[in-house]
Amino acid sequence: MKVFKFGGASVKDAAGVQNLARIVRQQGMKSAVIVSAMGKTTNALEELVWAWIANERPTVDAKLTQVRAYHEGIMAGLTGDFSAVYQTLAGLESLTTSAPAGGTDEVYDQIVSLGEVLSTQIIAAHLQRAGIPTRWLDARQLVRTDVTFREGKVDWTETKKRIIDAVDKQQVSIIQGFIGQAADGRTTTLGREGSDYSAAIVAFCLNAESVTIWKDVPGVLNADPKWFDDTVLLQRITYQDAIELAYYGATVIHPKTIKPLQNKHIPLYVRSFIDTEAPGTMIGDIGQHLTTPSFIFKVNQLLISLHPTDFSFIAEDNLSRIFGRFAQAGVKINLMQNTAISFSVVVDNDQTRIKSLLDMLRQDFQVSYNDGLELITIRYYDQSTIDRVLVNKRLLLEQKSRYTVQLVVKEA
Ligand SMILES: Nc1ncnc2c1ncn2[C@@H]1O[C@H](COP(=O)(O)OP(=O)(O)O)[C@@H](O)[C@H]1O
Ligand SMILES: N[C@@H](CC(=O)OP(=O)(O)O)C(=O)O
Repeated sequence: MKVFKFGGASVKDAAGVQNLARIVRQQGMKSAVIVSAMGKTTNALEELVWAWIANERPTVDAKLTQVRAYHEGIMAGLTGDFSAVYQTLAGLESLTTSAPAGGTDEVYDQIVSLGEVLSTQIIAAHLQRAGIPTRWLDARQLVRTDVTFREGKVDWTETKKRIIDAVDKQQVSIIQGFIGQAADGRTTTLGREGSDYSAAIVAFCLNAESVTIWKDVPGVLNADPKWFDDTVLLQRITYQDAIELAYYGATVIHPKTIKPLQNKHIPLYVRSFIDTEAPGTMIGDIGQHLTTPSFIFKVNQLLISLHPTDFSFIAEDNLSRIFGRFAQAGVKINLMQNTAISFSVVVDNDQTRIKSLLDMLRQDFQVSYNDGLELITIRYYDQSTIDRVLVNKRLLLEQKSRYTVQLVVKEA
């Protein structure tokens, strides 16, 4: 059985949904199809959550109207029985008339997960009307996680049992990416951009023959084409190179996607949903690592420097305290470096998490920070590639290993 994953960009309008139907009809009539929220719906729902928590009623109403109008606009260009979609929209509107219940992250998952529910309800209805035998499955009944809201950890045993029971291999299963459910019935999400990971979870559980993620790019390139003009398609990539590129921030694949696939030797194809004849990129058990230098840019980075207030060394006890605080705040470290009594980390400057992190760190450390930075990673670098990216940049921090260099820079 094949697993397909369609992201928000691929189903941002009615034409995108029709294109999905065309691809499924041509290449995946017996596939599990994992779909993300349409277009930028997740961002809109995030804004709705923050406004709801802050009791900013006009913004909540504006976001509800925006989400409804956007999905109604897409349905207007399609055919199908969309009654389930209207029920979900009504449920969202009625939920937000009362005050939010639960912690911020729990409330977030309750609302933001609905983007994927809406998209899959529209797509399943459209495929059914188009004569494609389709079952809509609820990922909340399939993907069992712990209660780490916004970053659910998968219970693989339970998830595998549920997925095997639910998926009918003779037809198309439409399943939401990104979302799951804890044992107590509360909805969780797997982390932003987590639908690629959902596809890998389903593939792992079903021992799928392959996973294909359909993208708005020809495949995995040696840099994000939004940043670089002369990119090169990477036709074949080892699991190891793929996991390293994704880990450093090549957003074309979610970093958690690779491990479940590598563990079962399931190939991952990254292909264009625009040019569906093109082969794209194959990630799998291939002998040869990459030779082309690859560039990864992360913007809006924050460099945090910590100095123990008691002048103690940055050794095991301080390190474990620091990592504990980062884990508690849910902030991932993109790069770290230490000297005897200083520890520097580079993180995404996520406004919703950084303030509480800095408050916690200030209890034991003198904290300083520098914002508005870029983190540039080059895998398989040489000096000319470093020189190329440092034009008009001031270098604040550099870290080199045999294959990878990371540069923290500020616009000069
Ligand atoms: N190395 C890379 N190769 C190809 N695309 C990349 C790379 N790094 C970043 N990207 C970006 O990833 C985007 C596709 O991912 P994303 O927008 O998250 O898709 P989706 O919504 O389908 O999951 C591309 O439009 C491209 O800008
Ligand atoms: N909708 C979620 C999950 C996801 O993976 O989306 P996409 O496939 O469009 O990146 C998000 O935006 O985070």
